[in-house]
Amino acid sequence: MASPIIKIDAISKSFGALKVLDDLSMQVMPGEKLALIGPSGSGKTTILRILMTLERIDGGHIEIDGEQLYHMQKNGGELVPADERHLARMRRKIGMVFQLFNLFPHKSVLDNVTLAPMLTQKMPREAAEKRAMELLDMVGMADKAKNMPSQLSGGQKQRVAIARALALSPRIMLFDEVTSALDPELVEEVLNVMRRLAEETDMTMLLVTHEMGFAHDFADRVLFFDRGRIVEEGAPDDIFRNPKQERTQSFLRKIIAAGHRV
Ligand SMILES: Nc1ncnc2c1ncn2[C@@H]1O[C@H](COP(=O)(O)OP(=O)(O)OP(=O)(O)O)[C@@H](O)[C@H]1O
Repeated sequence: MASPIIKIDAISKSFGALKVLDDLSMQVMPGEKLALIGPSGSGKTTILRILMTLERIDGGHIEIDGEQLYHMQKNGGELVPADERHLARMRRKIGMVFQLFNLFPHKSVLDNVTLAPMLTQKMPREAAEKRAMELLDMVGMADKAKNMPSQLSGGQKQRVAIARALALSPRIMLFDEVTSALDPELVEEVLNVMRRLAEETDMTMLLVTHEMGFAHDFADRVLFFDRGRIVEEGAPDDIFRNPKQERTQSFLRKIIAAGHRV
């Protein structure tokens, strides 16, 4: 049997006095499509940011692809993370797409996608552009390669952001509420790209979302978070149609009452 590509073991994370993740453990198998759902502030985004090394953990262990993400070492009385070179290498296994696109505003669409491979993989410009055009084609943005981000709609920016995250050929993709900043009519074009990625690639995908209908269709497994803990997990039909925990039930009731599809 395959080993997990992500192993999170008893991690904790606080911001000041606020405990955001509390003794959290979870595992993700290669190729698995996972949806992380739960109330605002339950720690979903923080998990993705920790995997991307944008936040440090206070304690616990994370293994990615069989390797420790953070070597937590004692330095005096303090735990210090691994050096930047190790983190940069680990980060290349993972692509992340953010709620607010985070495109480089002064670079063209094409340059946004070629930058990371040219800088971090020393890929020659010609090869990087060829690869970028393939990715832009896949997200339906090849005809906008010469445009600047300011000339794009939110949905188009987000599709470029997905192409950019794919440019380093990550084995794991993290999507953090990638449609929540979009006008409703632009949501579907971004979800379609993600659907295609889920169907046509064997990438491991973790999705934090408030789009419960999409999470239901997309995920192999759904994790319900509350206050920094996994309260319930299971197949989408089990979580959405037959949740066992009271907290999951009341969360879904509120979502349905607000008029959303689950
Ligand atoms: N850098 C930070 N400094 C201080 N507090 C933070 C920081 N990042 C997150 N938090 C707090 O940690 C808690 C968990 O945040 P997180 O973004 O992980 O929740 P979430 O489940 O993704 O919520 P949402 O669905 O609203 O994005 C929140 O209360 C948030 O305000």
